[in-house]
Parts: sequence; structure tokens; C-alpha cells
Amino acid sequence: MTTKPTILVTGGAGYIGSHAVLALRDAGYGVVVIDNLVTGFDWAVPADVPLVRGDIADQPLVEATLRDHDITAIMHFAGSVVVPESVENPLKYYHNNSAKTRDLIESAVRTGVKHFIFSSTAATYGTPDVEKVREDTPQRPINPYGMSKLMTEYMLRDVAAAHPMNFCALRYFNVAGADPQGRTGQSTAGATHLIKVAVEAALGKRAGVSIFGTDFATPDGTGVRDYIHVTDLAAAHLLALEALIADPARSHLLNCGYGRGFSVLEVLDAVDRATNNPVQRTMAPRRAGDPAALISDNSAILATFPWQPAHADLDQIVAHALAWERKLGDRA
Ligand SMILES: NC(=O)c1ccc[n+]([C@@H]2O[C@H](COP(=O)([O-])OP(=O)(O)OC[C@H]3O[C@@H](n4cnc5c(N)ncnc54)[C@H](O)[C@@H]3O)[C@@H](O)[C@H]2O)c1
Ligand SMILES: O=c1ccn([C@@H]2O[C@H](COP(=O)(O)OP(=O)(O)O[C@H]3O[C@H](CO)[C@H](O)[C@H](O)[C@H]3O)[C@@H](O)[C@H]2O)c(=O)[nH]1
Repeated sequence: MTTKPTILVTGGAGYIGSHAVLALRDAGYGVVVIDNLVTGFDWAVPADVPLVRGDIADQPLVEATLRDHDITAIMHFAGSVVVPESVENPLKYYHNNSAKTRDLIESAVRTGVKHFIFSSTAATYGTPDVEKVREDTPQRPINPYGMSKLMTEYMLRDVAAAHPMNFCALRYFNVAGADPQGRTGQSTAGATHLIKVAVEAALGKRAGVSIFGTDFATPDGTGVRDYIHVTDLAAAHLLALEALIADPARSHLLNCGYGRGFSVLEVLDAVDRATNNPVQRTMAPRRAGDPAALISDNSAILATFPWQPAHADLDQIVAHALAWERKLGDRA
């Protein structure tokens, strides 16, 4: 029997990272998590997965962890993720997302980690003027969050050219939903993401939902996004890992989305359908820097990996988000 390698998951106590931990464990990989719990939760990490409480830039700690567990690959989710906060406090984002990731990559190179998978974002594209964003659409971030992630893409490209390490940067579109088995979900306090906000409102945890802009050049005037189920995203990470192991000479930069968009009103309608209890809607001005529409062209990931999304259905995404929100109760 061949044993599968052990993977270090940074940010594994957070929303997306905790789903990746489950996917890796379900597939038989060894998993170790490092997380400083700044926005994550220790209870989001399964009891049989070692949780190293610490910072990705603590090089003695990270390098000891990489060596002790004979880590082959890193899935790097740890970071700061709130776009408006990045505008108010850019140095926090260049520190936590760019500078600390630089130190993590250095630890990886020093200890001979062979593969690196990175959480990039559609925010690196800024406000593209194409209907569907391709990987070669110019990346012109309009906020420090997007720029801090683009800087990491550049670092990885240069490091992979200079050292025996390949990488995959996955540019996520709008991540939503929760583990269909109800083992984890989005638990972030004070979340700003539309589907999370709407299910909180549906359960009476918020008064209602503000619709940020009704005069966009979209069919119903509200913003359109490409919502991807977090479990399909976690599956894409496993395929990325397999591809990096299979061909160590090749790195990848890939969009992660379904290639179709839903407006804010369509999302709120789906939440209303799921509960039969309409969420209170308030019209509000546009949020600074929000593009009208952001939809992926996902032909590259479909051509590169045998990725078969299993949850590309808005009602299912909403149902899973709602189920997790109920389970979460007042815990977070
Ligand atoms: N949620 C989205 O829609 C979305 C979209 C695109 C990209 N991403 C990226 O995906 C990744 C995960 O996002 P998420 O939504 O799960 O956020 P999250 O806040 O739930 O998870 C981030 C985790 O990283 C940990 N962390 C932060 N800084 C750390 C540090 N310096 N050292 C150790 N641990 C640290 C936090 O405690 C948390 O557990 C992020 O890199 C984010 O930029 C998210
Ligand atoms: O209370 C809300 C929250 C959001 N929206 C609208 O809903 C859409 C989605 O907004 P989100 O805040 O859920 O997500 P964003 O598209 O702004 O950004 C998210 O996806 C990006 C990639 O597409 C980045 O990765 C970023 O980190 C992540 O927050 C936008 O039109 C927004 O204006 C509302 O109307 N009301």
C-alpha cells in the first residue's frame, strides 16, 4: 500500500481552509494545520488533525513543523480577507498577505517543500471590461487586498523558476456554501459576503440585507457574481495537488468559478425560497470599487484538471449555507 504524503494547510481553521482539511483527510492524505486563530476557530479543525497554533511567519516554528511532519506540499489559505479593511489599512494586507507569505515561501524552500498551492482571487483582475474573465485578462487590482495577492503570484512564479518547487495559484471567484455533511462552514464574525449576510438575516441574526447598488449595467441593475460552492473549490485544490505531484516541472494559474453569474436580487430570491420567509431588503448606494459583474471563464481549469463540480446550483449553495448557519447558532 502506498501512503499518501502529508500536507501543511495554513489557515486550516478558517472557512475555506477547514473544507480543504476535510477533503484532504477524506482522500487519505496526512494533514497538519498551522493557524494563529486570528479569524479561525480551533473547533473547525478535526480532533485527529494536528493544529499548530502559530503564525506563518514564525520561521523556526514553521520549519520545525515542515521537517517533523515531512511535508511535501503546502496549501496556503492563511491571510487577511476583507477588501474595505485593506483600503483603510493597506500595510496590514501587505504585511499579513505579502510579507508573511514571503517568509512562509522561504521556509518552504529551505526545507525542500516541493509543491505550493495558493489562494489567489478574482480581486487581482480589478474591474475587467470583458464579459468573462480569462487567466490572461490583464490583472489590475483596484484595492490593496487584490494587489497583496497579485504580489504573491509574482513571488511564486519567480521562486518556482529558481528553486525545485512548483505551484498552483487558484483565483477564486465568490466562495459560498458549506460542507454538505454539515461538518464545517463559514463561521466568520461580522462577515460581509452576500450569501453569508443573507442567511444570517434569514435566521434573524441581522435585521436585513442592504443591496449595494441598483443602477449597474446588469439585467436587473444589481451586481452579478460567479458564486462557487466551497466543497467544489476544495476538490479543485486536491486536483491541483495531484497535478503538481504528477508533473513537477509545471505550475498553474487558474480561475476557480463556474462561468455563470447571479445578481444580488437572484441570490436574495434563492434565500427567500429556501426559508419561505422573505429577508428585508434595503436599497443602498454602491460600495466603492464594486464591479458590475465578475464572471470567470473556467475553460482553463476544466481543460487542465478532471474537475467536475458537484454543487454548481445556487439553491444548493444557499441550502448548505443556511444549514450551517442554523448549526452554528450563536457559537461564532
Ligand atoms: N472567501 C472568499 O470569497 C475568498 C475569495 C478569494 C480568495 N480567498 C482567499 O482564501 C483564503 C481563505 O479565506 P477564508 O474566506 O477562508 O478566510 P478566513 O478568515 O476564514 O480564513 C483565514 C485563516 O487564516 C488564519 N490566519 C490569518 N493570518 C494568519 C497568519 N499570519 N498566520 C497564521 N494563520 C493566519 C486565520 O486565523 C483564519 O483561520 C484567504 O487567503 C483569502 O484571501 C477567499
Ligand atoms: O450586504 C451585501 C453584501 C454584498 N452585496 C453585493 O453582493 C455582491 C457580492 O459581494 P461580496 O461582498 O459577497 O463579494 P465581492 O464580490 O465583493 O468579493 C468577494 O469575491 C472577490 C472575488 O470575486 C474577492 O475574492 C473578495 O475577497 C471577496 O470578498 C456584490 O455585488 C456586492 O455589492 C450586497 O449587495 N449586500
